[in-house]
Amino acid sequence: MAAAPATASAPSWCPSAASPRAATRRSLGSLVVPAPPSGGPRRGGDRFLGVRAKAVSGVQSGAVVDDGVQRPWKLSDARLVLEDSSVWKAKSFGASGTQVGEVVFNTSLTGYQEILTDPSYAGQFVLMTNPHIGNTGVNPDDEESNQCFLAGLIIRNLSICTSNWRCTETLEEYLMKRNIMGIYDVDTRAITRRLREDGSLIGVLSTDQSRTDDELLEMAKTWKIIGVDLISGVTCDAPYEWSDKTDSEWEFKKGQSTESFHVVAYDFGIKHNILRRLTSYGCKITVVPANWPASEVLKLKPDGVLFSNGPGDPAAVPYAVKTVQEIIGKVPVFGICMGHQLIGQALGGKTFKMKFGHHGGNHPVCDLRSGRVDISAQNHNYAVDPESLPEGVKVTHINLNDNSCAGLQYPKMKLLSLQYHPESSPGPHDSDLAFGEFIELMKNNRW
Ligand SMILES: NC(=O)CC[C@H](N)C(=O)O
Repeated sequence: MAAAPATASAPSWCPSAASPRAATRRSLGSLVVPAPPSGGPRRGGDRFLGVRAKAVSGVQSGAVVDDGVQRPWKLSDARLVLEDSSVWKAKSFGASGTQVGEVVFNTSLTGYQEILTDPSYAGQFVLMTNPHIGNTGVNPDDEESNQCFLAGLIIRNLSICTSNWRCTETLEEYLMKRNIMGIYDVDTRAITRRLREDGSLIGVLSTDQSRTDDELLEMAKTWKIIGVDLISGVTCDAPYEWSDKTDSEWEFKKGQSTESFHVVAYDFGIKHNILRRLTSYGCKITVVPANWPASEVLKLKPDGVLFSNGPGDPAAVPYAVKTVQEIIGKVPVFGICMGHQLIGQALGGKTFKMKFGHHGGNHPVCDLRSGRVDISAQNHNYAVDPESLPEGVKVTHINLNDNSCAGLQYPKMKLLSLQYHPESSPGPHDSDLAFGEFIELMKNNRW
């Protein structure tokens, strides 16, 4: 896959970064987000969610000398305290400190780097159910954004060796540089079963031995993620153009796109591969920040508008719902994940928090129009309640695990949306055709 552009230039029509519109950042007091490793179009994030100390050395360097006795292995030095009062001992890698977040489990077998860089995980600890993580290291091409926004990574085994022809860094080095906490040697299966039974739980991860379990439990119990606008912490600061296709080495779609469409993409936490797939389908893309006025977008007379994925509660961002309301019906639109949920709300529908959500690359969805079943990549905790939608809005897809709404279509408003990720990354490519459907929608609107 092609590397992300290092810099982003704002189109001539956009105001300077000093304009009030570009100032999307908000602070949450003492809560801080880890600094990005380098420049790039992102990010608005100077908010968040805990207190992180400096990075620590990792597994191989974890030998302990205590009481004159050398123990050439790393000892448990971290605790994960969940809001249900359970305490899990673990070994840390990456950053040290104390961090609060919501624990969710992801069932993908591969693609941990894409997961780590998916901005939709802001505020969450991702627990990988695959017990062996880190063996392929990381590389510069598999980033879904220029920064990690997740709260931390929870895994069973950290691979003791890294071996892959694309690897440029170990997972441990990568997390340390990005100031992200990770833990391993913890019973991920037991935690997953707990999450399945009790639903997603808030947790606090700490390497700080001076804090008591009770203190950490109190932090977990008082921290909230519902009703919080997480989008403003991950969206870009100013508009930029995107022109990278999926690299020819990885392209799986047959045939070249001959048309050219201008799409404006709202960045609610957009993944690079959504942009790459749209470009491969023949789109020129202008990415705009989450709070960019609809009127400015419509002035550009785009062929279509994409509402992207993004973190957190769709009911906590009324400004984004209003923007969607102002755009739908005027140009063809496509919503992905958060974008789909915002469209649901803009149409007058309701969203709700699921018990433990869908996170992984193995979710079967059925396209009710054709009966076709795709295995899809998913990452969401909220869903649209189809009963709350107005007449004329069609549920096109359902998740076959729980029959929840996974896609919408409203021909009157030239609107398509999916609750999951047709760009995959990571995950199977079955749903890539959804981008083609958006192209058809824009084509039919032209003639
Ligand atoms: N991937 C996403 O866009 C996530 C959508 C939303 N934040 C949720 O958790 O449901």
